[in-house]
Amino acid sequence: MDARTSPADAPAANGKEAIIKVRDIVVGFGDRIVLNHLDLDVYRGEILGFVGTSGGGKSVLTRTILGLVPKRSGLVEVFGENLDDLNETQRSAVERRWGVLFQQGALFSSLTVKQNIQFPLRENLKLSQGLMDDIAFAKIEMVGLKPDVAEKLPSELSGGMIKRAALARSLALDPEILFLDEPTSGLDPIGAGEFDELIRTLQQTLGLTVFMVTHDLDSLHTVCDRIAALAEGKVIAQGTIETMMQATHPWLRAYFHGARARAVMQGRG
Ligand SMILES: Nc1ncnc2c1ncn2[C@@H]1O[C@H](COP(=O)(O)OP(=O)(O)OP(=O)(O)O)[C@@H](O)[C@H]1O
Repeated sequence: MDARTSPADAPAANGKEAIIKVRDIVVGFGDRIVLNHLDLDVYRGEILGFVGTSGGGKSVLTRTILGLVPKRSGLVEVFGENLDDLNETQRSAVERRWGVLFQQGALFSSLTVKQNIQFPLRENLKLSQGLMDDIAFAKIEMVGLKPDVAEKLPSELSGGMIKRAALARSLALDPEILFLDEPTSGLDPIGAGEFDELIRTLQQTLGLTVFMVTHDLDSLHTVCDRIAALAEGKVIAQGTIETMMQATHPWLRAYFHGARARAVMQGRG
């Protein structure tokens, strides 16, 4: 590489467009360095599964990309924009192009599902109530919920329905990128499998790019195009599930070949 060219300027080696580029970021809290000169690309149109040691910094990386955690150094580029260079208006415009489904605190408990989905619409756009209702019902249908869920409060829904409603809200502004933090945690295996299927369908029909933090080996096998693994503050391996299965790092071997992994593989026949 030309010495004057930063890694972020270089085209991806595989010719794909990196919709998210993370370069050399350092993030820490007090004396503890969590992300230590980490690099990562997420390519347009893929579902990237992000795995790693417990407490290793998967959520911290997600929150750093979203600008919710400050970094000490390094670069985060999304849609070709260095997020540090943006003023407030430009930043809001970028934020409207991504949707986020956090593990906890997914929905406002005092608002109905419809009101929850309309919340980002109200915050960002000036639309008539009729149009907002149409959008809310379209999103409810998109995530496989029945229309009568619209008027329900989160407390009236099952765990799986809450996840779907939260997903509907994260899709409210028709994002290009979806960030999912452990989307299937707390769901039974059937519910988790159905949710994975939904993510795959949405990704294909809407052309989404999905960045998914997960511990779920089933999800990694069934929906992820590529996997990146975090340990010791860095991405230690990335590639297809087959690549990860062949990786030699002790944590990866334990994760992809341990008892849980064997059970998943057996279940897959
Ligand atoms: N705001 C914060 N202040 C101080 N420490 C933090 C903060 N946020 C995260 N950490 C620490 O950073 C480390 C990484 O946390 P993070 O939640 O990203 O891990 P994770 O990989 O998502 O873990 P898990 O798989 O268990 O959810 C942890 O040691 C956590 O305690």
